[in-house]
Amino acid sequence: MAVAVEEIVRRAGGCAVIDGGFATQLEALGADINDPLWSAACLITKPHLIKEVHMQYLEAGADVIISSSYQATIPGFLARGMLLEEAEGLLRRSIELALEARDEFWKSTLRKSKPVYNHALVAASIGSYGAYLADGSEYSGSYGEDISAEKLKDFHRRRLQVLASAGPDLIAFEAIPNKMEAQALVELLEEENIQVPSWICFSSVDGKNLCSGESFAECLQFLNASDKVTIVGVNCTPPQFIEGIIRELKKQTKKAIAVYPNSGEIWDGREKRWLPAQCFGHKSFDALAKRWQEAGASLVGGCCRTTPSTIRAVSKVLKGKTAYSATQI
Ligand code: MET
Ligand SMILES: [Zn+2]
Repeated sequence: MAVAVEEIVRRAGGCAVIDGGFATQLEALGADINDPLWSAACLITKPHLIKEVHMQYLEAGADVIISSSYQATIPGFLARGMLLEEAEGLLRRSIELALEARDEFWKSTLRKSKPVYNHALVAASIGSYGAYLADGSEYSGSYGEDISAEKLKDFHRRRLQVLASAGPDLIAFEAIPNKMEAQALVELLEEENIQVPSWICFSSVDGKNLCSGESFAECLQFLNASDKVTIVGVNCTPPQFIEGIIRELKKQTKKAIAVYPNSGEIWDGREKRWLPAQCFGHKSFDALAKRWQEAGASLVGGCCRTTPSTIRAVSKVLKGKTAYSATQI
């Protein structure tokens, strides 16, 4: 594990807390994210809300916050009539907003007599090619016949360079739906010699395989071969699948494992609304989080439809007494 990650996991008492749904909370604060850029539209229109969401997750106990760049892409911004410099400036801004929130929050906790938080890490979010296409392939992993690993690398290259040079502690590749993209990302990290440690998280709709139907074992072969990938895991996947996936990942890798599932609700794209969670059982999200830690996850948080109150409960259950008496870094 990279030193900063190892340190935050240790200081959190063995399992660090990742934040919750970023876009979800942005929407709760009144932002309109019904946009091809999704939550990243706020980088243009409402950057103060982005910072506010980061603050709320820090306050809830997140040890790692994820930037607003998930669906921020250079072609996406260019399609809005922006210049290349402006597009790259907004990518950098997404990292700066998270760093500013982290630093301001940290200063404010130091002023209190009993510091109760850890100095959080900032992860630069990078969504999949499918998230950019916004055509459903984000959750099917089907990019069509014409796509190749080289094309995927070219899509990701410049954004990765710009985000990595903006000063994040980590790069977070989120909800990667297929093997070709995982392989392209690992190759790109090596080719560009990215020095910021990365995590690559997959998404799954059946709890057994990636969204594409390919196995975790196939993907882990590439990931294990690269020292640039520090953490592997799964996000934006229903909570009831997570324990089984952790056990599978444990068999396939020695890397640290991150899990941050969605709430289990299902997005109905046609009706544009969330449907209730299926077979969630009697367990609450935080009770499940404890089991994920016991199954071997080193970082646990939430994705879509989870909120600061989810993260507050997770932080409490995972860090127990240490949550509110953690030592300073
Ligand atoms: C579709 S997964 C989205 C992940 C992103 N970090 C968010 O919470 O907005
Ligand atoms: Zn999500």
